[in-house]
Amino acid sequence: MRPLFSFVAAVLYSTHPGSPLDTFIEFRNVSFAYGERPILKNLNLTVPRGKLVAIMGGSGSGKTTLLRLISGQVRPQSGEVRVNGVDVATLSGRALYEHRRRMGMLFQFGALFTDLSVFENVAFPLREHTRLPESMIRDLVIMKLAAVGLRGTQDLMPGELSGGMARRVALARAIALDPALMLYDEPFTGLDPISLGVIGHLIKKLNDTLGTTALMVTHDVHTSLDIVDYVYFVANGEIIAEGTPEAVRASDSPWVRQFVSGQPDGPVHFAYPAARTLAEDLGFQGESGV
Ligand SMILES: Nc1ncnc2c1ncn2[C@@H]1O[C@H](COP(=O)(O)OP(=O)(O)OP(=O)(O)O)[C@@H](O)[C@H]1O
Repeated sequence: MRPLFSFVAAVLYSTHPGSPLDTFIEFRNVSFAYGERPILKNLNLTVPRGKLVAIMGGSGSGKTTLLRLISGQVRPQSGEVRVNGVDVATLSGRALYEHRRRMGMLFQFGALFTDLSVFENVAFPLREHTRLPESMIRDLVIMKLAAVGLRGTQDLMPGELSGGMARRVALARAIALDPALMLYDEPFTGLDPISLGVIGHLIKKLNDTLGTTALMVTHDVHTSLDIVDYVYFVANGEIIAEGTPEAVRASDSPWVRQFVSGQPDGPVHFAYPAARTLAEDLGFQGESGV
């Protein structure tokens, strides 16, 4: 008999061919606070199946928290986070484990295991989560490395790779189990422009060829606008703008304009909102300050 957890996982991630259900991730009126500190406020967001969607916003606006809600690391105080129709907060134990197993994650600091070869790094999730024979693990690792353009590097150690190559190996490892959902957190950080373009192109290609749904938190406006299907902008825990890359580029929203063109001041102020004026701080009583 099939164990209950694998049945749950199968239901959770079955692709419903031809189904009208085309929303893969849905945030419904989600509010979340760390302790007393509100981070997300009544937030609504959807990611259609098979699409690549970016979340952009200033530092500390709650973007990574969105990913943590999807993986079930934290739970909302109110509202629902649904993945393929299932409320993540209702999952626990084995079902939550299976939910996470079906996700690939590529994080900015998702470092490789430095004492394992490239081959063993990519094989790691296959060894952890499957009982595939060694010959099949070998073939899968070679195929995943080929998918990121790094076939032939399997015997190298992480210390022998450039930063861009290491990120590609991490990507090969993230897709080792053919995830239904990919979560990217700042996948472009610290890369030179060529490696950045390569990773961006790969993320898009993998999404298209594997039919994966993907959500990407990023500050890199230009690379992401070239590859994503849709963008949400988050500020102060709320979605303040959204649209296709074309709509974002053409937007006259001051907030979007400031973000897209990297202006230092605008709706997001350059200066911290100090309680006292500069003149007061410098002891010039009675003069107008800045
Ligand atoms: N475990 C935690 N406990 C308390 N506060 C936290 C915790 N994790 C994050 N925060 C705070 O919650 C806010 C949102 O964090 P989050 O990491 O989601 O932001 P972000 O938009 O991803 O930021 P960045 O772009 O700088 O990575 C931040 O102010 C952060 O300091």
